[in-house]
Amino acid sequence: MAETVATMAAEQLAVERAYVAMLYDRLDELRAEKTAELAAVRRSESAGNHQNRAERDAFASHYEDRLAQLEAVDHRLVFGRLDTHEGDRRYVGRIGLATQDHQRLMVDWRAREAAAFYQATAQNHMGIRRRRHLILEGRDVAALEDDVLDPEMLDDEGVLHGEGALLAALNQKRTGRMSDIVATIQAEQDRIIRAPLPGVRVVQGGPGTGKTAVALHRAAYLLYEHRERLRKAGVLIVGPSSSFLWYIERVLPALGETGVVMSSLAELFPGVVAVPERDPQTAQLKSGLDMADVVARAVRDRQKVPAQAQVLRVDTHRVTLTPRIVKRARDRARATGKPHNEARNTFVKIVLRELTEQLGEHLNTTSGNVMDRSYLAEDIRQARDVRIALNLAWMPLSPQTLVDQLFSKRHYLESAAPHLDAAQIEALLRPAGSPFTVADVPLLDEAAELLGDLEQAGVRRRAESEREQRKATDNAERALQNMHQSLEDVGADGIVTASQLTDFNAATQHRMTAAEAATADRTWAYGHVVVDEAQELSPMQWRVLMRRCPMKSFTVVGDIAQAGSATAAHSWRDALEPFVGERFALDELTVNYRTPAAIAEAAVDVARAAGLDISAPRAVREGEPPVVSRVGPAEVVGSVLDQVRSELELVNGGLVAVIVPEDRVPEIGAALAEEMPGLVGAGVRRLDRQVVVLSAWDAKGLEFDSVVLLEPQALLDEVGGGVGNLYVAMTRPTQRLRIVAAAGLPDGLDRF
Ligand SMILES: Nc1ncnc2c1ncn2[C@@H]1O[C@H](COP(=O)(O)OP(=O)(O)OP(=O)(O)O)[C@@H](O)[C@H]1O
Repeated sequence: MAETVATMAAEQLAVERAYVAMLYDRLDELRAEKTAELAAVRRSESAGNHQNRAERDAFASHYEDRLAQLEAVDHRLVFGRLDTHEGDRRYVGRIGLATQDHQRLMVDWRAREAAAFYQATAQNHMGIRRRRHLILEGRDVAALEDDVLDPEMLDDEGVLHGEGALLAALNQKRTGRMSDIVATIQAEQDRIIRAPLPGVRVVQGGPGTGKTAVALHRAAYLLYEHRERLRKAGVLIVGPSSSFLWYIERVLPALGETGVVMSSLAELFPGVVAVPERDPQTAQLKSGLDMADVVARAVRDRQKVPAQAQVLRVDTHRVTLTPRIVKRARDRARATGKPHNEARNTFVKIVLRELTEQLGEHLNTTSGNVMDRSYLAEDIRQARDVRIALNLAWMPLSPQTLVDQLFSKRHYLESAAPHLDAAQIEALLRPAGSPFTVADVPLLDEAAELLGDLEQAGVRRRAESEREQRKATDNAERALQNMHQSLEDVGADGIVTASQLTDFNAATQHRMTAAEAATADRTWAYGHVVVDEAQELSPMQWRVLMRRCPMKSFTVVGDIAQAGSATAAHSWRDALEPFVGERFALDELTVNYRTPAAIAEAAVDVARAAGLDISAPRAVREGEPPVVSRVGPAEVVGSVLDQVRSELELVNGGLVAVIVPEDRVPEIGAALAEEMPGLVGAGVRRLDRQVVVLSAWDAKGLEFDSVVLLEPQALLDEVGGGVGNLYVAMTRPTQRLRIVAAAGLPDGLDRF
């Protein structure tokens, strides 16, 4: 009988191998087709009239996208098969595939026909008899695993048994990059992934419950299901740091989706890459919605009525700018409701008109001449005194200048923030020209809203682009000579002017994808926004994100218990209520796929001992409890080194993270790098090194095979007694946790 099962298994494996080989053949065929089509379009690209070129451009970019998608889905192209009660057989994979004559070969995992692969159970079989997992190695099928959803089939000797596809996926060594979970999405995750597009959906879940994975697969699902709408408007994914974005950036391309915009909180304002806000008090002060009023007052303070009348020279004449004139112009300009820089046009127009009037009357009485108003207006406009007075009263401002001056000039800050006391003002003040911090980003955004376009900058940009255009036309003139030959080659008539060529080059060089255009444009309205580690966001940061998606279509994932910043929310309701009231759906994920139970339980104990009221997710794996080494202060570095060495051996090619208090990252990083040259990375984008040294904040959202954690008490103290950072650090390992402590141990850890 055992032999029969083995024979059946071998037969089944052979069947699947043949099918999978055929799918890969089809994939290769499609790639070859698209490559040829793209080459043909490129060959003909430089010829024809403007419209033809635009069409060819569109084709080229379509073929490029499709080719990129076909290239990206090679790894585990197919992973499932559904056998229906009707005898239908359906393969499920990363994309949909069909034969040349449109016979379906494989269903896209996001299609409705594939949903049963994730959702069918023995109780609710959804018309499915058997679900088969295909576990691939390269392009070959390594193993099969069947879930029988029809009790009658349980006796069927042809049913295969193998290691669970899920456990196989979970036991893979970490690579420093997140991979997709498309082959093993669980039912509670799938329900969230396929939830409708509109509205705000919050996914709360403990560490390792797959929130990030779910958020990314949901983005891919929404792009598939609402392609037309979301392709144009785009999807924005916001994460806590650029190292986190680097960690997740390969997931969507592997799901066949490119062109999603990713941004950390530090990069949300185009043109500014903000540094961390080190002081929790300063961060706190900048985080509340009252800051929107502070920025609004700061802008209004820059619309000033002088205390006294000013005499201004216009050639040999004098005009007087009275407070009354300025006030009237200011009120009228404000009444337009336009942003500061745009309303300035109204202000300037009114003041110039009043002064022109004055000058006209003055000349009329002194010389009896009635002057042409347009000449007078020009004289007034050109006068240096007038220009200075106008700027003093209503200066055109960039958001960067406004925020820089707000925090570097005491009188601006005191006037704009009358509710703050002297110590708070002191905490906010800093030298002019200081780098912008993450907490400044929402203030810059607020300022940009209230200031509007800086016209001067617009003028400068236009002048620059005209200069560029002239240069490009000169180049094009020279290039034309060479072009004629290639135009003939593609059968074009060769009548192309230099400026057409310039246009064409500009169009191809700057053929921005929606994603690129969106990244550069602060006012871009996204179709959907995904926010990861959302528990960290301050009210002002939420305000920016709400502005980025006026339709308020959000997927928000996070864990309130992991909050590590001074400005984090205490509940989802607190975080979202100011923007959407009660109108958000809350889902919960309850299974921990990452951290072994023994480690997860220790982390929960520590969190509870620190007063955090949390429910622990159920862990899928057992594992060993953490091991704590108490050492003297002088032995700390040596002990960390020893632990890292032994962990490296134990995880055998996997990744070890050394999570240390923030101020010790450089010291420990350097000590390890010296002992283990070439193996150690520190900070952003070094997550694929075998050993990574980082702070708990930077470890947020990441995972490693083993973690060596230094001074848990210091991590606890890092956020003013909050346990979030320590809880995060303890829940990063997929296998092992080692703790080194010279200082005391937090409650809950002393039993190890
Ligand atoms: N259905 C699944 N199949 C396979 N692996 C999964 C599944 N769900 C989650 N995982 C894995 O579990 C790990 C944790 O997932 P993820 O990082 O998304 O969790 P998280 O909830 O965002 O964690 P944290 O809050 O700690 O950042 C990842 O390695 C992920 O690939």
